[in-house]
Amino acid sequence: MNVLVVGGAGYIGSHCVRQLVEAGHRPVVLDSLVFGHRGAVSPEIPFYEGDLGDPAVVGPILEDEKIDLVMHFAAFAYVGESVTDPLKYYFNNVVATLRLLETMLEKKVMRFVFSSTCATFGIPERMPITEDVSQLPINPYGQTKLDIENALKAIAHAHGMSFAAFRYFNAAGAAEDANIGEAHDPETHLIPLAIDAATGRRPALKVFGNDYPTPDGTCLRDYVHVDDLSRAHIAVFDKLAEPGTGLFYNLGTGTPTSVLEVIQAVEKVSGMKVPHEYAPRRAGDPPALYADSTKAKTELNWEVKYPTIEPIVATAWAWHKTHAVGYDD
Ligand SMILES: NC(=O)c1ccc[n+]([C@@H]2O[C@H](COP(=O)([O-])OP(=O)(O)OC[C@H]3O[C@@H](n4cnc5c(N)ncnc54)[C@H](O)[C@@H]3O)[C@@H](O)[C@H]2O)c1
Ligand SMILES: O=c1ccn([C@@H]2O[C@H](COP(=O)(O)OP(=O)(O)O[C@H]3O[C@H](CO)[C@H](O)[C@H](O)[C@H]3O)[C@@H](O)[C@H]2O)c(=O)[nH]1
Repeated sequence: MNVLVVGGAGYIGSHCVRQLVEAGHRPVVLDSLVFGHRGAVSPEIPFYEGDLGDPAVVGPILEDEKIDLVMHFAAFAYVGESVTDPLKYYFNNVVATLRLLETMLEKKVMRFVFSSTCATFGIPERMPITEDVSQLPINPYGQTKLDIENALKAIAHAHGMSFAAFRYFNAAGAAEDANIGEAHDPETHLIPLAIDAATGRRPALKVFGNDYPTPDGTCLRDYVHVDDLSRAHIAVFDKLAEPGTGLFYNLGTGTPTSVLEVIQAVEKVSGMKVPHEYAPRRAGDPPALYADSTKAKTELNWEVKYPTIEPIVATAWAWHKTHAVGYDD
C-alpha cells in the first residue's frame, strides 16, 4: 500500500517508516519538522515538509502519491505544556487533525491509523488497562487525543472511513541497527534522561516521587519498544478493508516497571552508574499505568518482541552511544 506517514520524521513515525518498507509497503512522509529530524528518514523515501492542517499541502500529496492509507503520528505531546498552553494543543492535535481528516474525505482516502495514548485513561479505575476502562483524561494533551478518538467514531459512522486508534503506553528503545532512535528536544522521557545522566551529558536524574503506593515507592509504567508499536500499525491493515470499521487497541507489554528498575536496567546495560536524587512528585503523574494488550495480541496476532525493560534499554543505549547528541539535522 501507499502509506502517508504524517509525523514520519518523529521518533515513533520514523521507526514505522522503516517497518513499512520492510513489510513491502511504500511510505511517503509529511512532517513540518517543528520537532522530528530530516535525518531520521532515509533519503529514498518521498519527503514533504509541510503542515498536516493545510489542505493545500495534504490534498496534492494524497492525489499525486496515490495514497491508500494515512498514519498520523504528528502531535504535540508535552503533558505539562498542554496544561499551561492548552490552545496550542487543541489547534495542533485537534483542529489540524480534523482538517487532515476532512482533506482525506474530500480525496476519498478512507483508511486512517491514529496515535492515541494511555493518557486518555487519566487515573484509571483498574489495572492492567483494558480497552473498556473508562477514559477520563486529567490533562489537555490526553483530552485532545480522546477528542480525536471520538471524532473518528462519528466520521466512520457518517462517511464510512475505517480507522484504528492505538493507545501507546511508554514508547521506548531504538532500531536494532541503532541508526535511528529517540531524540526529543526538549527531552522529558525517563530512559534517555537516565542514559544522559550516566554518561555525564546531563546532571543527576531527578526521580519524581518515592512515596507512591508501589513496591519501591516510584511510579510504575509500561515501556514498550518502538518497533513493537510499529508492527501493530502494519498488522491492522487487513482489518481496515471493510468501510466504517473502528478499532481501538491498548499497546503495552503488560510488564509494570518502576523508575528505579529503569535506572538499574540502564546501569546494567551501560556498566555505568546513573547518578540520581529523589525529587517531589511531578504534577499529573499517575502512580501506575500498564496495559492489558490481549485484544491486540488476539485480533492482530501482535507479538511483543521486547517484553522486558533490559533489552529495550539495550537498544536505546546502542543508539545513544553512537548518536550522543541525536541527529545532525
Ligand atoms: N513517545 C511516547 O511515549 C508516546 C506515548 C503515547 C502516545 N504518543 C503519541 O505518538 C505520536 C508520536 O510521538 P513521538 O514521540 O514520535 O513524537 P515526536 O515529536 O518525536 O514526533 C512527532 C512528529 O510530528 C511532527 N509534527 C507535529 N506537528 C505537526 C504538524 N502540524 N504538521 C506536520 N508535522 C507535525 C513533528 O515535527 C515530529 O516530527 C504522538 O502523536 C504522541 O502524542 C507518544
Ligand atoms: O526526569 C524524570 C523523567 C521521568 N520520571 C518518571 O519516569 C516515569 C516515566 O516518565 P516519562 O516522562 O518518560 O513518561 P510518561 O509516563 O510521563 O509519559 C508517557 O505518557 C504520557 C501520558 O501520560 C505521554 O503520552 C507521553 O508521551 C508518554 O511518554 C514517570 O513516572 C516519571 O515521573 C522521573 O522520575 N524523572
